[in-house]
Amino acid sequence: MIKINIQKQLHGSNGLMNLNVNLEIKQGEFVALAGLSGSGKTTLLRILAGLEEASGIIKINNSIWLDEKFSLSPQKREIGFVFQDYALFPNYTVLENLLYVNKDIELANHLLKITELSELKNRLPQTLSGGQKQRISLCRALMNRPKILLMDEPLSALDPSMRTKLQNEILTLHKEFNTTTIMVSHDPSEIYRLSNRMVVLNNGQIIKDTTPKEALLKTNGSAKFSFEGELLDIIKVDVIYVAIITIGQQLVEVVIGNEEAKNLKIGDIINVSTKAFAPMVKQ
Ligand SMILES: Nc1ncnc2c1ncn2[C@@H]1O[C@H](COP(=O)(O)OP(=O)(O)OP(=O)(O)O)[C@@H](O)[C@H]1O
Repeated sequence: MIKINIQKQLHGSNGLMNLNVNLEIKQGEFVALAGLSGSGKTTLLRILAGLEEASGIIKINNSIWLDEKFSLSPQKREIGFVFQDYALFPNYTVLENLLYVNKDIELANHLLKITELSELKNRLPQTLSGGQKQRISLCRALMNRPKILLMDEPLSALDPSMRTKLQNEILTLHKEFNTTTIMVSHDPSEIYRLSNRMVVLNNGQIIKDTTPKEALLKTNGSAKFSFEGELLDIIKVDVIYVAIITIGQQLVEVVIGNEEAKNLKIGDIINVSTKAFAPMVKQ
């Protein structure tokens, strides 16, 4: 069990902001941390890793990492950290990057195998793709069998298909190692796929702490398709108007009426829904 009850005054974009987080996380949970830019997500991870000071308490099972008189050094906190920008050692090969953390060659080879990197283990990071580098970073974070795995938007720099591939690998690793994980993410499908709990920060405070299902699904079982997207364009085709809407990575064309065409503005966030009681679902 991880107990976090920390406070820190931050300089937010609208003046001072109190980061005030009180959370209990069970062993093996996968927590997605979401919230607007500047809400304090990265700072919270850095405080957990001991990279930033804060007041309050951090307790992992029976060991105290932070209290009013003491702060355990970052090196002694058993944490794996995966950053958005990989943070690999450029002069070390893939394998050396892993062994730097811990000399357990068996574990290193096992992790490289799960993430399909075995063939690349003698290469230097700069000769690899973004997805490959992020997999190394993930493997390296697990090399010391951390008590907590912290990931700060680890997949946001990758293209959609690489993201999906890495999400699957993260799931496989989580199943095998059962590492308590906190991952910052803005991507609803990623949060839904990976996490079992979603915590949303706003202005340094937790405003939502629930299951991804509860937080992300809006239809609540009614037989309706409902998508939110951004209006990119309205095209007139003969006598009808077609709205071009981007939903996730997809472009969707929807016929709209004259009134809607007049009232909608390019850039509006709009909801597209339809009653569909027997939709066709194909592979
Ligand atoms: N050590 C610090 N002292 C004071 N203020 C800080 C400190 N570190 C960060 N801040 C401020 O706290 C606010 C929260 O920053 P943080 O990086 O935690 O937000 P975030 O939720 O991770 O945002 P993003 O999604 O854009 O990465 C920002 O306004 C930032 O400038």
